[in-house]
Amino acid sequence: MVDRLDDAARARALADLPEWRLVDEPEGISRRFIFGDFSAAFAFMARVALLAEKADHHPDWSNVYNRVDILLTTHDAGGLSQRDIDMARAIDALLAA
Ligand SMILES: C[C@H](O)[C@H](O)[C@H]1CNC2=NC(N)=NC(=O)C2=N1
Repeated sequence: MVDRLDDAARARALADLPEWRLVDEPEGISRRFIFGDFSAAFAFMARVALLAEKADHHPDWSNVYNRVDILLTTHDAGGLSQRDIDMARAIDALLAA
């Protein structure tokens, strides 16, 4: 079990994740990724899926051709938690690598 971040912690975390935006209902953070084609988008999703399984923390996401929309929220906490922040960082790191 993990706690929902309070306002101060949320603001600190988001300052470090400029590509992600805060969303409501469910409370979480989201980012849109655009790739060259479906194959590149799906390869990215496969890598995120492995991260998600390792962390036991899974994205709410959708894919349309070369676009992947990811929403990270912690169902167990009813909002944004440190697990979402950690996952966002790990996803960003995939792209930086
Ligand atoms: C039982 C299991 O650990 C939980 O359901 C995990 C699995 N993956 C999860 N993923 C996300 N995004 N939020 C959760 O609260 C969550 N909970």
